[in-house]
Amino acid sequence: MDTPEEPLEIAKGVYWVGVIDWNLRDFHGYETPRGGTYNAYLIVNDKITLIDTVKASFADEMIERISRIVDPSKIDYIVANHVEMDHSSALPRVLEVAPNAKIFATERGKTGLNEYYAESGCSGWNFETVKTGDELKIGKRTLMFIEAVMLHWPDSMQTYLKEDNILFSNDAFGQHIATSKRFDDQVEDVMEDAAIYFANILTPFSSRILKHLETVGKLGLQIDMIAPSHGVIWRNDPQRIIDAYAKWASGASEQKVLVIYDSMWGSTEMMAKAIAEGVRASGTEVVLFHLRKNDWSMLIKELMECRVFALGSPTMHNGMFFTMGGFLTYLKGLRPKDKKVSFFGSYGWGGGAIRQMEEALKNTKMEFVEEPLKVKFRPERQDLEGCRQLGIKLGEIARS
Ligand SMILES: Cc1cc2nc3c(=O)[nH]c(=O)nc-3n(C[C@H](O)[C@H](O)[C@H](O)COP(=O)(O)O)c2cc1C
Repeated sequence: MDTPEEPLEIAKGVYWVGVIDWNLRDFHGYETPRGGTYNAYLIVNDKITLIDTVKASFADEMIERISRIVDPSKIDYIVANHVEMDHSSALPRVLEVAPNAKIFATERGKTGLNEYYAESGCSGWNFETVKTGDELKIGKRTLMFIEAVMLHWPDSMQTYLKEDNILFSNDAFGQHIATSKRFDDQVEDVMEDAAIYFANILTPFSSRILKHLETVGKLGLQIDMIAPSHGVIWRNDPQRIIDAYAKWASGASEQKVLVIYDSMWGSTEMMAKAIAEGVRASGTEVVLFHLRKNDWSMLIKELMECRVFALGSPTMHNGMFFTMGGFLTYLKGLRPKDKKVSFFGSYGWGGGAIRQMEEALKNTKMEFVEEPLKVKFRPERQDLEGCRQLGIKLGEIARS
């Protein structure tokens, strides 16, 4: 089999045995232009321990990688930090190879795995459930489990290797990048990818993240390395990604306005550009995003970083344009805090887009600012001046 990546020893007796998904471009709707990885780790001690697995389609590649270190049938323990299939769907295959392996998961993890893998004989798997603070001796080394409820699923857990100060953080602190490099200090722009990951996966759980960081702090763990289940491992001052999480979870910080829109025949786009010109004239940075011409995962990251944005949609069939509908559904689910939003759009007769956009965000914590701007068909000079004035106000709000 073609397995170009050797297992990599990240600390003495601790190996990365994950897989690289070079062709991943869509991760449950999250656009991944740089691909991704599913990281699994093998600890060779008296008890051979596998931390997480990979996506089912890569199971044999992971097993082959493990076989370069130990006989995979000798795996004693599997830590299942998370039920989601990118980390668990290789489990049935691993258990075919190592049928006596014992699985450690949270109570919810065990339930979730049973629900997913009932047809793979999960009821016969040997489980031990664990909770925060529980320890497992695997020889001279010790694992400690830390529940990470809703980071980002109810079952989520992290595992700390005490003697080596490594936190196997599962999805938290991850990034979607396919690279043959395994460490943060070897990859440029890793913080940018980590921010996109946070914005799209973890934003709704920001308060929990702050609490979790507090719990980890109280446990007094020395963390020399953070080994997430996606992307590169943080070994160069891991505190910087912990601090970045604390910052991102605390809310927006940039004085910038985003103008997010779609347009069929260009009228809403003319309005968007005039608003952007107003923001610029006010001395505030502005970025324009056409919904069909931009990667939404990156756009969401931009949106999380700033407090003010304008949403523009033409009316189509009495409502908002369908990309705006999808975008607002996604945005609403992310429950961003501390946002101010204004609406605009062109219509032909009865209108409806603005009403629907307002309706979509009505019961959220997003605050509506300034009167919505509606223009019938193509905007005229005075309409564009109105847009420009709106932009100036939004720019001022962003800096206030
Ligand atoms: C397929 C289609 C459906 C439309 N449906 C409506 C509608 O139900 N109500 C309305 O007021 N205008 C409707 N319009 C008119 C547009 O809202 C109008 O042309 C507007 O200026 C388009 O803005 P845009 O140039 O930004 O795409 C429709 C236009 C198209 C092409």
